[in-house]
Amino acid sequence: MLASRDDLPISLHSAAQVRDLDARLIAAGTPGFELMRRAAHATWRALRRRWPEAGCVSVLVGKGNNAGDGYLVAALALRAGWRVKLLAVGAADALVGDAALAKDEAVAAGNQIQPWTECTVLEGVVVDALLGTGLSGAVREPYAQAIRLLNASGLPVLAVDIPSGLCADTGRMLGVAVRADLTVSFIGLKLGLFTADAPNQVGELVFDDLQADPALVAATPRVAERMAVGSLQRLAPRPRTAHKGQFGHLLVVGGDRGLGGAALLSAESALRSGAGLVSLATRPEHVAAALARRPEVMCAGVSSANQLLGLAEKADVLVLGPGLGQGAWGRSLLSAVAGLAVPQVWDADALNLLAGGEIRLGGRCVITPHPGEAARLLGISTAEVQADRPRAVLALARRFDAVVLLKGAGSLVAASDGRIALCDRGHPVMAGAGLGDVLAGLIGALLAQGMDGYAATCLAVWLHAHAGESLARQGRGLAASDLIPTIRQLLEEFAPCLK
Ligand SMILES: NC(=O)C1=CN([C@@H]2O[C@H](COP(=O)(O)OP(=O)(O)OC[C@H]3O[C@@H](n4cnc5c(N)ncnc54)[C@H](O)[C@@H]3O)[C@@H](O)[C@H]2O)[C@@H](O)CC1
Ligand SMILES: [K+]
Repeated sequence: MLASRDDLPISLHSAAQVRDLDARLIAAGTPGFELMRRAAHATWRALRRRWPEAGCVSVLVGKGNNAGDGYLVAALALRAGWRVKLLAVGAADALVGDAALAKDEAVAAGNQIQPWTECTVLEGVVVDALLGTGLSGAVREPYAQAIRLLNASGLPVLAVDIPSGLCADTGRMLGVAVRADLTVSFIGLKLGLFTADAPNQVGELVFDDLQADPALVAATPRVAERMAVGSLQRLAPRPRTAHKGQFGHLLVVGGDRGLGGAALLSAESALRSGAGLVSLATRPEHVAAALARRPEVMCAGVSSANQLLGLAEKADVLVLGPGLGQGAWGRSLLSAVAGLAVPQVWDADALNLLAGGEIRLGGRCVITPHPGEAARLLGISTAEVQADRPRAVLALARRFDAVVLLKGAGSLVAASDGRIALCDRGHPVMAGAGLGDVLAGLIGALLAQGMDGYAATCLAVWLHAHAGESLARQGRGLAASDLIPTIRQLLEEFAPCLK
C-alpha cells in the first residue's frame, strides 16, 4: 500500500521564508501573540494525544519566541491540572515582546519559573522550547549542556517547532540537538526537518498551520517541494494497442570483473519497471549467468569501446556505472558513450570516473551521487556536503547542468533551474548493497517510458523509498532484488498501466 503523508504540506521553506510569512500574517491582522497562543494550543493538543496519562511536564524555555510558545504550554498544562516544572535556561528576565507576555501569562496561571542548572532533575514529558528558527551558529552554553542532559534523561521529549539545535535550513545539528519523540511544527514546514541529521532528531512530525490565510501561505516562496502523491508526475496509461517499441530501449553498461551483479540488478529493475526493451553490456564472463537469471534481458559481452558503440547506438536511454569499476575497461566504455545524445543515468563508478576529470558528462543526464561521491565531484569533504545538503545538490545540478539525486536520508533531487524535491520516506533497512543499482535501473526505465529527468528521478526515488519502507517489517538483511517486485506493484498502484 502507498502510505500517505498527504496531510503534511508539499511546500518546504527556509527559516527566513517562515519568518517572512509570520510577519505577513501579523501585518494582515493576526497579532503575533495570537499566533503564539495558537502554537501553544497545537502543541498541547499533540502532547495530550501522544501522552494522555503523563500528568506531568518539564518545560525547558530559552529567551526567544520559541520560549514564548513553551511558556504558554506551561500555562495550559497547569490549568489542566498537570504538574509543571518550568525551567528557564539562561536569563528569564531577558525576554521581550510576545515572549515576555507569554512568560507573564505562565506566571499568572500559577507557574513558578525555576532557573535550570546542571543538577535539575527533569520529570514527565519534556517540552523543548529552547531554540526555534531563530538559532544561529553552534549552540552556546548553557543551552548545549541542557540539551545534552535532556537527551540523556531517557524521558519522552516533545520539541516545539523544531528540535533545539537543528538548523531549520539544512537539517544539520549545530553542535548538539535535542532528540525528540514528537515535533510540532508551525505555519510553514522547514526543509531542515527532513534531511541530514533531522531524521534522527525529529521523531513523529505534527504540523499546524495556525489558521494562516491559505492565500498568504501559497504566495510564500519555497526552497523545495516534498515528494508526495499530489506533487509527483505519473506515467501515462498505455493504449490498448501498445507495443514494446513505444516504451524505450534501455542499455545498462557495467559489471566489471567481480561486479557483475550490480549491472544485472539495474537491468532487472528496469525490466520490471516497464522499459520496453532492456540490454546489458558487461564483461563477457558474466553473460551466461545473466542470461540464466534473466533471459528477457539482451545480454552482450563487450571487450572494447567499439563493440559498445554498436549497441549504444540502438538504445534510447543509457544507465552507466553499476559495477563499472574504475579500471581501463570501465573508463574506455564510459568515454565511448558519454557524448551520445540520449538521456543517461550516471551512477556509482561512472561518478567516480567523472570526478577524475577526464570524462565529461553529456546533456540530458541524471547523476545519482551519495554524499561521498558528491564530495568528490565538488572537490570538498563529505562533511561539507552533509553540512548543507540543499546547497550541495544545487551546486552539482548547476555545475553539471544535470538532474542530481543526492542520496542519504532525506534524499534531495535538484535541477539546474533551481528546483529541489525532497523525499521524506525510506528506512534504515535500505542501507545495504545493490539498492542504488535497483534505483538507477528504475530511473532509467521511467526515462525510457517518456518522463523527463527531474520527474523520473523524483518518482523513482519515492517508489524506491516506499518499497523499502513496506519491506522493513521483515527487518535487517533486505536484499536489493527483493525490492524489485514491490516497486513494480507500487508503480502499478500509483500509475496503472490501463486507464
Ligand atoms: N509570531 C512569531 O514570530 C511566532 C513565532 N513562533 C515561534 O518563535 C520561534 C522563532 O522565534 P525567535 O525568532 O524569537 O527565535 P528563537 O526563539 O528560535 O531563538 C532566539 C533566541 O535564541 C538565541 N540564540 C540564537 N542562536 C543561539 C545559539 N547558537 N546558541 C544559544 N542561543 C542562541 C537568541 O539569542 C535568542 O534569545 C519559532 O521557532 C516558533 O517556535 C510561534 O510562536 C508562532 C508565532
Ligand atoms: K525547540
